[in-house]
Amino acid sequence: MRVLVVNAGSSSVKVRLLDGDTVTGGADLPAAADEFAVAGLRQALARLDAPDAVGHRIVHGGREFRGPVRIDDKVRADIAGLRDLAPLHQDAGLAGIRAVTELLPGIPAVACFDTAFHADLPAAAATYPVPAEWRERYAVRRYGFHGLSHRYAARRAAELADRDPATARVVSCHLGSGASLCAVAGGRSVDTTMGFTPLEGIVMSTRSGTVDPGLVTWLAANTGLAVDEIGRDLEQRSGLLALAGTADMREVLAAREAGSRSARRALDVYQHRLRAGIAAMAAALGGLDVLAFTGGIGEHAPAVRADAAAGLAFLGVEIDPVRNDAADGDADVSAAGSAVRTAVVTAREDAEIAAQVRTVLTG
Ligand SMILES: Nc1ncnc2c1ncn2[C@@H]1O[C@H](COP(=O)(O)OP(=O)(O)O)[C@@H](O)[C@H]1O
Ligand SMILES: CC(=O)OP(=O)(O)O
Ligand SMILES: [Mg+2]
Repeated sequence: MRVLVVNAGSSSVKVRLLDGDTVTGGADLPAAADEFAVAGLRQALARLDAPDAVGHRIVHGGREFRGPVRIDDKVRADIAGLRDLAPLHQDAGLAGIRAVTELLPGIPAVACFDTAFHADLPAAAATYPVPAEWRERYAVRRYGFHGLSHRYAARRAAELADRDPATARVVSCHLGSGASLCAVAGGRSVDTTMGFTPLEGIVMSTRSGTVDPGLVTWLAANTGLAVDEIGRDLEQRSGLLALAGTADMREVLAAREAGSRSARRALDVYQHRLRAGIAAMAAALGGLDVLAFTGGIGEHAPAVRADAAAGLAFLGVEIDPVRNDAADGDADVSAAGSAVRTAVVTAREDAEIAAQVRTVLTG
């Protein structure tokens, strides 16, 4: 079955055609504003073989979606109903569905959710200590995201590290422009750093990650900032961009090399929270067997992996500097004899989505 995968992120739409796990073609399109999506997608599809099925990455599945589902009118409406929880991401996913439906009518389509991998988080990890009526009436809980990536990366990292994916305790670090960590025990998510929305957790390219919620209420009460401005600032004007003046990790690393103090501080803050997050995930697992790095930064920034590992020796993490610098794509970069293994994994949300599409459509 040839599967067309449409991965609509916050800043790009990645289109891939997969035969099995093999990518046979595709394109990266900018943003997903409606007409743009149709025009860009039409061009991309013109260069590809006709797919048998389509898989869409949908970021928020809310309480409704605990696994992949075939898309029909009701599913589409339910996905649209969740847009307030992750507006940028959900709108991108919906634009992708609309564009594909227009260009490939009649081809079966499946929605695959970032949240689904975390649907069975233990209550201790999923529950916010907030009033019961919030939790019940507004479905307030920690949903977690990047599940398609974490699920794939945890399994692949265990394989690369020669550990059994069915029993390994893996901390998966998805470090892209959005970033989150996941504690994976024998293939199941037991904790993760993103929560109700993709804003919680570690420092990202333009998102703050976790801040004191008292900061938000204080800003709303004491400054002229409106709540939606505060939200936009935390999502789009924070993170690396706010501290280093650029959201691109390559530029931050180059600036630190060139002696920039703001770049150094940005990376110090990034690492402080990354290491703390990894340690928290290891605590949820009761120990660590494999540390996995994936996503644009996780795959391509050896300096970020080396800095993280240097601060995690107390957990048993030890990498081989030569292997780490040389890694490009899937590799075990652990020091010889290190009991805790560290692996680099090429992010394959596309392969995970294609596999889920086949499962839904062929049983
Ligand atoms: N060689 C590199 N060194 C450091 N960072 C990189 C490198 N290549 C890509 N990145 C970073 O990866 C991030 C994008 O990650 P990616 O997972 O591709 O994006 P998205 O989250 O939009 O899917 C950007 O911050 C970019 O700076
Ligand atoms: C959930 C999320 O943050 O996705 P992305 O990294 O694609 O922005
Ligand atoms: Mg991404």
